[in-house]
Amino acid sequence: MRRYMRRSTRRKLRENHSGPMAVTSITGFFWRFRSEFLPFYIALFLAVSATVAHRAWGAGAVVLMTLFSLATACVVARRMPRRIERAYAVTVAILASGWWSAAAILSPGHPPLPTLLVTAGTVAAIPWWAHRRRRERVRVERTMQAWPVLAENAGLSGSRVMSAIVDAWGYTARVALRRGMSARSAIARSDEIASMLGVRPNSVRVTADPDREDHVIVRVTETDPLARPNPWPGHDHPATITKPIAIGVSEDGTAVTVLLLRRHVLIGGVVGAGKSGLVNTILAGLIPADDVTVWGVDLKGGMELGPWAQSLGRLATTPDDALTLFTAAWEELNRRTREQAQRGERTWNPTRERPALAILVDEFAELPPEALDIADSLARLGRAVAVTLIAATQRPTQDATGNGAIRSQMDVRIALRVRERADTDLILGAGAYKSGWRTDAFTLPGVFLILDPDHTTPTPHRAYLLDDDTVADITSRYPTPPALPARSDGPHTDHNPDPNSALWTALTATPDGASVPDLVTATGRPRRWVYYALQQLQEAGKVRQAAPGRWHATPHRP
Ligand SMILES: Nc1ncnc2c1ncn2[C@@H]1O[C@H](COP(=O)(O)OP(=O)(O)OP(=O)(O)O)[C@@H](O)[C@H]1O
Repeated sequence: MRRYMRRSTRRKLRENHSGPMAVTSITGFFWRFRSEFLPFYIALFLAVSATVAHRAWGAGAVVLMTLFSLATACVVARRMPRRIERAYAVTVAILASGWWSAAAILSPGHPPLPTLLVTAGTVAAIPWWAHRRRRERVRVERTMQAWPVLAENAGLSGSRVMSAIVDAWGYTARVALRRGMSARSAIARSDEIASMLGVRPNSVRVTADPDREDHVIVRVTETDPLARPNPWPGHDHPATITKPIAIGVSEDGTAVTVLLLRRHVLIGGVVGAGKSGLVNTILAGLIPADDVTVWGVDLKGGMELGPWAQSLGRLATTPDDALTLFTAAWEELNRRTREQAQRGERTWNPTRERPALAILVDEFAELPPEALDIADSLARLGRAVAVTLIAATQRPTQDATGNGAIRSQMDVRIALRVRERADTDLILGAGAYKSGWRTDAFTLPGVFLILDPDHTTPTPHRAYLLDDDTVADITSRYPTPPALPARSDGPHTDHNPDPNSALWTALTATPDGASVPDLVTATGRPRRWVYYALQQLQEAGKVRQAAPGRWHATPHRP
């Protein structure tokens, strides 16, 4: 491709220049390879300017000029992004200005100045020639220059590159299309563009320019930044559902986050695309938060969510259990709605005492129809009372999502690898594929596109990967207490290892009740655990607040 580009550029030069052919070609050659020849140009400039200064200036003017040039070079070097680049620029500036001042005072031909210029110049030029990003930038520049010629072969004749930015993983170009050509038709030609640029398959992404219909953004990824799995980095402090949680990394290495409060999530992808991995990542973000209770439905018999059981408020692993869970969720939603009405509030703001409820369903399509009906109602009415539905499925067909009614309620759409193009539209919405949201060419598990109010461009991300030890660590640190104490009135012992018994003993020990810090000490569990246990016991009518901040067991337990 490069040879072809060179030929076409030369042809263009011949067409565009009317001067003598030889002069034009030579000038073109030195201009074309200006980046490679830069060290020679600088050496030539130093020699010529030192000759002029030697003849015209006194020593004082030379020293002043040297100091001024050195200071300017240092200011420019400070802007360079990497430390090593800054050090290189300053070293070259010191060498060049030192040589120049000596040459301007003594004369450039004074031995050993010519030898010094050649040897020091060559040594200093080696890092420049070898610099990977410089070479990359030059290569991209040449590709962009050749674009108008190459584009004809990709059916984009008349298009031209407005700007290009090179980064560590590839480059992004803004391309102006010929008048009358739509962004959509250029997006449909991304495979032809990849062929025209001679890059590997699926490494070109074309998206619409949000500002102009006749412009597109072409992203070429030469080194895949998502190729390596990314371990889960740990949760934010303090974890909360009211803020976006990190679920993976983006192409540019930054974390991709998603807000789950008052939103429902649809995750779709073929077998092995990484749905369960993504569900795990979401769980890892939610479980440590004390303002959300998480329920799980895993119709693979608990294979995926089983390891989280200790931290889930409820876990259903059979269709019957799932129906019971959804029925309980529906009752909870109605209870919340009544409570909201009594309080005269429009939205439920999650706190430790009044947590949000997130229901995660792995293999949503396997839910029994009755549960799907309830899920539909939860999706429609859940937002105001902070009930979030997170559904993962292999193919969100009309049937699998309750005739598509639930799907239309999903605010966050996450598409992993799909088998057919139409599946991308099923997950992300009609027309997504044609607008450049394509996941059928993804090959790595965990790579996804996300579409929600905060993510509106089809940038690939890769979900964090959690290993079993991390899951075990999270669940042991953030266990959810069972609804009722295991031994409601067990005898008090100083060495009682059961936190439920310890909690109950502390609640019944004195008529004044116990404070939350007392209960934390008695159980050895975090505040979140204690609050959650108190909430469950209160709902079961087993405890009441004896005074503000003090809790006591109700006199007559059932
Ligand atoms: N984010 C990720 N990074 C790296 N590897 C991953 C990631 N997510 C999943 N994988 C790997 O891909 C494999 C399949 O992942 P996972 O079980 O999550 O897929 P799935 O879509 O849930 O499949 P199924 O539909 O069979 O449940 C796993 O063995 C896992 O090691």
